[in-house]
Parts: sequence; C-alpha cells; structure tokens
Amino acid sequence: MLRRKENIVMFPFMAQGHIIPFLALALQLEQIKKYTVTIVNTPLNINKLRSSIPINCSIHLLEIPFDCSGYDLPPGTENSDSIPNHLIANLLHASVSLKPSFRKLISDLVKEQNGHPPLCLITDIFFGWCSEIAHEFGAFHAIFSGSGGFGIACHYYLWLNLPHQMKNSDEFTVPDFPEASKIHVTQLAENLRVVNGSDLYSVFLQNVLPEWMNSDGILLNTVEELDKVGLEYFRLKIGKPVWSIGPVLLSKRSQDQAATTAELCENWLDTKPVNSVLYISFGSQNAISAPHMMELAVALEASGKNFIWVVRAPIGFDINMEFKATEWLPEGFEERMKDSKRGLLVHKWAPQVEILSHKSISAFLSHGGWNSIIESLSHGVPLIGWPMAGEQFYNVMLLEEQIGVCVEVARGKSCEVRREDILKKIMLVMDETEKGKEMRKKALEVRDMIMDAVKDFKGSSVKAMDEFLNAALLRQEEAMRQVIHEE
Ligand SMILES: O=c1ccn([C@@H]2O[C@H](COP(=O)(O)OP(=O)(O)O[C@H]3O[C@H](CO)[C@@H](O)[C@H](O)[C@H]3O)[C@@H](O)[C@H]2O)c(=O)[nH]1
Repeated sequence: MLRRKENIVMFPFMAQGHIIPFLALALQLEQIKKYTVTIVNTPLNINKLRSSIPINCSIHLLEIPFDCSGYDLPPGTENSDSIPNHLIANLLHASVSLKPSFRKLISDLVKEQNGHPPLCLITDIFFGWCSEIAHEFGAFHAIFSGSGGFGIACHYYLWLNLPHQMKNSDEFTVPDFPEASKIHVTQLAENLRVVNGSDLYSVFLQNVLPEWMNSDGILLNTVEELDKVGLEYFRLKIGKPVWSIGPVLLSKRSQDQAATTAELCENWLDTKPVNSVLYISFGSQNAISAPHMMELAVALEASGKNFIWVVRAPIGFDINMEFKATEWLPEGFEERMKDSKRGLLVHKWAPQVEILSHKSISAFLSHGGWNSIIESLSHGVPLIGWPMAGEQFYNVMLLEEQIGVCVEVARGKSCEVRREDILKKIMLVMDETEKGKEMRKKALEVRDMIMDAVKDFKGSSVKAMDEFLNAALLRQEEAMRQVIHEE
C-alpha cells in the first residue's frame, strides 16, 4: 500500500527576514520527498511567495485572511517591509488576531484528511500560540527561528528580564552565561533600551517568549559546532529540544529578484580580481541614517576598494521610496564610482546569495542579521559588523569574540560613526594585515565546518533534522496507538 505523504504546515511571521528562511526550510523538506509541505500566510505574502518558488516545486501555498485595522497600521499592511520600524510592534500585536483563522485552517485540513492531522506545524517564534492549536488537533509543534543559538539566548534573557532597568550601571552580565561576557547598554536594540514593561513591544514579547516552552522543540538555522556555547545556554533555559539544522539557505536564483539585477552584479563581479570586493547590505528591513551614509560613502571612496552597496532611503524616510543619491551621498559620488567602475550601487534589493558566492567577494559589511551571517560564512566570507537591532549585537559579539571572523565597526542606528574608523576597519579586514589574513583563514575553516554539518548521514545538521522528524513521527505513532486503544 502506498503510504500517505505526511503534511508539514509552516507559518512564518510576515517579514522578509522570517519568510526567507521559512521558504528555504520548506524547499529543504520538500526535497526529502516524503512530505507534503504547506506554507500558510496572508494573501499578499502568498502572492509574493508564488513568484519566488521554483516552477516545478510542489510546495502548497495557503492564504489566511488578515485584517490590520484597529492596530494603527496603514490600511492593507501585511508585511513589515511596508511599514517604518516603530510600527512593527503594532504588526506583532495584530498578528495575534490570526489565531482563530489559523485554528480554522488547521481544522479544515484535518477534515480534508478524514481526521488525520498534519505531522507537524512549524511556526514562527512570534506565533508561540500555535502550540495550543497543534496539540488540540494532535499535531507535533516546532518553532523555527532564522536566528542562531547565541543571539537568541541573549535576546530571550534580556527581553524577559529587562536587566538594564534594574541596574545603574551601563553594563550587565547574563547570569549562568559567562560567554556572553558583559553586555553594554549600547548593545541593546533601541526598542529594548527604552522599554518600561508596559510598552507594546515588551508586552508582546513577555507574553510570547514563555509560550516557546509549550512547543515540542525549537529548530534553529545554525550549526552545532559553530554555536555550541549559545545553544548550551539556550537549551538550559528552554528545557526543550533545540535542533540546529542550519545552514538553511535559499539556493541561487530561488529568491524573488529581478534576473537583470543578478546578471548586472555577476557581470560586474566577473571583471574584478579574486577577493577584492566589499559587499555592503543591512538586511531586509534596516537602513542607516543619512549622516552615517555620508560617512560610509566617504570611507569607501578613500579606501580605494571595490564595492557593491545595497542602498535604500535612510532612517526617517520611507524605506521603499526612491533613493536620492544627490541628497544622501557626497556630491558626484555615484557618477565617480560608476565611471571608475569601482563601486556598484544596487537600489533596495540585491541577489545576496549570488553575490556572496562570487569569488571576487572579500568581505561583507553587514548589520549582523543571522541569515546574512550564515550566508556569508557558508561562502567563507569574513564580516565587518554594524549591528542595528534585535539580536544582531550578540551575533556580532559571538563572531568577533568567540569565532574571530568579524570586527565591529559601529553599533546601532544613532551612534557616533566616523569615516576614519570605518576606513580603518575596511583596510584591516581587506588588506593583507595579520588580522585580515587570520579572519579570512578562520572564515574558510568555518565554511568547512558548515559544509561538514550538512554531509549526508553524519553531519550534525543532517542528524538534527532526522531527530526532529523522528520525534514528530514518534508522536504521531503514539497518538494513533492511543486512538486504536480507545476504540
Ligand atoms: O538586498 C538584499 C537584502 C537582503 N537579502 C536577503 O534577506 C535576508 C536578510 O536576512 P538577515 O540578514 O537575517 O536580516 P533581517 O532581514 O534584518 O533579519 C531578521 O531576522 C533575522 C533572523 O531571524 C535576525 O537575525 C535579524 O536580527 C532580523 O532583523 C537574507 O537572506 C538576505 O540574503 C537579499 O537577498 N538582498
């Protein structure tokens, strides 16, 4: 008898930094061929996903209705990329209203399958409430985060305990976690620095973080050997299985991007010597301030290095508006870079994985989002960190202090950043300095470590994925035995 394909239902939060790793994981699970994979999201995001999944892929896309009215959001908001950062807390709160529709969607799926529940629901870190729904219908529930163990562990502790509110000092430690060393107040995201416990952000997170413990385990886009200390601490705090299944990466060209941009970057990179180009990007939803942009541009020009820079409107402007080089960059900068073929400014969105995999790339100046880090290290590219928000400060801390593949150049959205300091760090990493050579060597070692983790059968990430799927299957068998017993 042909065994039915078990269904895995995936539900990311409505932000590109979350949807991208979920899609990458969905594609990975689909490759196993034993499972039907369904991604649930709001209509606009499903539409976007439809254009980014490969044509012959069998992933199902299911729409869930979403009404953001009543949460002080612009009408029709369905993704964090269309709103300024200060409204993200509103979108988080609004996302809780998806609960009844998601419950109905799962109930309908179960009915369609004659009472057979999905094997597993894999949902976002912000959707901890899905455990209740999964368990009501007898499904296994895992939370998936695109973050690493170290970063998520610090983030978890800080948001639950708000230690900076209790101390007069600018520095504090994370109890039982000496590797996180001292956290300075400048390493707190702006929204965390100003919380008072009753603001929208902390109210949301203090509700949602404890819900993780109701899940059956947590999947992280990280590699055990790379992230051991953070994972150890996180497992201790959560008391649930934490499976390191990374790197979960979108393969080349499966991202939603204009082929022309990809071609432009590749053609441009092909003309550059090996290890000669700096790639600069601040992730899917961050931008730097206009004065910071000016300092960075001056430093880039002074460095004489080749670069690709993903430019967006600076903080304070609509991130989706047209980029005004004449206003935000030094006079004539764009033309000079174009004429000398030294710098390529890509507006809004670049084919990042393709760029990072090109042999001309030497280093990545990044905000330290974990997807970017994993993508960079998977290609042996060292980083220059400029953390902006969330757990990015601790990601950069891990890479710099524990692994040695990164130097921090600046911290936060409003810190003082001087062109001389940026220039110094660019030269340190890209030139043949002792530090630069050491960082490149380590980045290549980490790349090999990551490749080992995904080797068939014996890689740690392959084993972790098997353990997770086996735990879900075991739960299903137990549930079926119970039904037979009750009958
Ligand atoms: O021009 C661009 C910009 C981004 N990306 C892709 O977008 C993703 C960006 O992810 P990430 O680097 O993690 O940054 P964020 O979008 O800022 O990610 C959010 O989610 C991450 C994973 O949970 C967290 O580590 C971050 O703090 C959080 O801001 C990556 O896959 C990039 O390849 C592109 O392809 N082109």
